[in-house]
Order: sequence, then C-alpha cells, then structure tokens
Amino acid sequence: MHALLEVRGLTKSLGDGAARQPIISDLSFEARPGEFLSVVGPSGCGKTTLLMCLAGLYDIDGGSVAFQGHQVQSPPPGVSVVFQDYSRSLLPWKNNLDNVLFGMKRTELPEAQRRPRALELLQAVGLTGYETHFPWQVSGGMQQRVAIARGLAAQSRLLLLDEPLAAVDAQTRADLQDLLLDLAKRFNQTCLLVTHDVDEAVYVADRVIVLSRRPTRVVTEFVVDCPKPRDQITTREHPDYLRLRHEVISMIRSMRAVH
Ligand SMILES: Nc1ncnc2c1ncn2[C@@H]1O[C@H](COP(=O)(O)OP(=O)(O)OP(=O)(O)O)[C@@H](O)[C@H]1O
Repeated sequence: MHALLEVRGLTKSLGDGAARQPIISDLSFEARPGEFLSVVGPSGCGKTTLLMCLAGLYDIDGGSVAFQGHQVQSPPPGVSVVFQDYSRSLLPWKNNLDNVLFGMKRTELPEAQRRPRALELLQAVGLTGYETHFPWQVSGGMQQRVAIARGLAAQSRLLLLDEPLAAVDAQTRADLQDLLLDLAKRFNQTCLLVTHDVDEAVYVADRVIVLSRRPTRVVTEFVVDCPKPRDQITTREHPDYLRLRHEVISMIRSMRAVH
C-alpha cells in the first residue's frame, strides 16, 4: 500500500538570481493514513517552505512529493491547508457557514449535501449557534475553528497545519490542540502540523519529525508512545512525554548553538 504522502529527496531553493538560497535539501519522510505528524526544527529552517511544497503551492527543484501515489504538481484535491493567519485566510464578507461552504467548491459533493455537511462540521468544531456570524464578529480561536472546519469541508484526506495555534492565547491553544486530536480521530484525518512549540508537537503527534537548520532535511523522527486519548494534565506528566520533550528540545537547541 502507498503511504498517503511520500516525500523523497525533496530539494527547494527560494529567491531570484544571486539571492537564490537552498532552503530544503534531500528531505525525505512519509505520512501514513490516519497518522498525526508534527514537524519541528530551528527557527527559519524552512518548515513553511516544506508545507508549501507538500500542498503543491511551490514547484519543487528536485526529488518528489507524491500524494496517494500521484506526483504533486499543483494543489491536489484532498489536501487542505490551515494557515496561522486566520484573519487573512477567512473571507470577511462571508459568514462562518459560507466560509465553510466555500471550502467545498472544488469537491464533488452534491449540492443538496453541502449545507448539512457544513453545519455538521461547524458543530464538530464547537460553533453551533455561530453559523451566521461573520469571522470578524467572533474570537481568534473561533475563527481558527472556522478555518479548520473549512479545511475539513474540502473532503480533505491530508490536513496541513502551518502554526495554526500560534496567534491564540494559551488556554485557547490547549483547547484547539484537543479539538484537532478529536477531529483527527473522528474523521480518521491524517494531519501534519508545523509548529515552533515542542510541547505542542509531542502532545498531539503519533510521530515528531525533527528538521535540521537550512538547507533543511530530516534529522530524526520520534515515535510518540504516550497513551491516547491525550489529556492536557496526565499526558503532560507522562514519563514518555517528558522524555521525548527533553530529547526534541535538546536536539533543536544543539542545532541552534552551531550558529
Ligand atoms: N520567497 C522567498 N525568497 C527568498 N527567501 C525566502 C523566501 N521565503 C522564505 N525565505 C527564506 O527561507 C527561509 C525559510 O523560511 P520558512 O518560512 O520556510 O521557514 P520556517 O522554518 O517556517 O520559519 P519560522 O521558524 O520563522 O516559522 C527563511 O530564512 C526565509 O527568510
């Protein structure tokens, strides 16, 4: 069976002419169906660039990115991206329900099923009662819930999450981590989360992928064995969680120290 996502020897540079810089070099990993992967690495190592390559939003220079066995050359149906900046990714002139419906534009879901499905997704992210509010009328955490529902509305098999929780307060962040875990399980959704936050990376993931400094590649992967369902109190006290957190932070700090 194919991995859902297979990245082999990926290479990518950015910038023009003499300013062109290698960002990703010979990077390989795979995501299996239903897995929750976190991607961490030193600041500026190229995490967002990687995500853009996976989403088909950047052309790649070498290697391959395959989704469901097909080379990614443009944004593939079945891959959704949730960005950090929800205030720019949601459409301010559409209410929350219409923003979720917008996510279905490229799907083949029959017209009659769209509204019930969008309402179901808004319920799944805890926003029943806020369907007719506009994004700017609800909190940041609620806007990110809409963006997540919109990502799922695209009949996504792979949800790419680029620091989606970075702009919300700590309590909301914890709630949204648990929401992501719940949605991943409920919809058997494969997720790849890019984050600066090692605690978050370990808390949500089945596997943590650690990237090197630029030009970035995979340094190592850690399997997160902590029992599921995860819990904000007991998981964060679990010996496996504490050991992994220690190892990942140490590894990233050692790469920073080389600067
Ligand atoms: N269009 C571009 N042209 C040239 N360089 C770029 C471009 N976009 C990003 N870069 C550089 O590529 C590097 C990697 O950027 P990227 O945003 O992918 O890293 P990141 O790991 O997501 O960063 P952060 O840790 O800040 O979130 C950065 O040093 C950035 O300055």
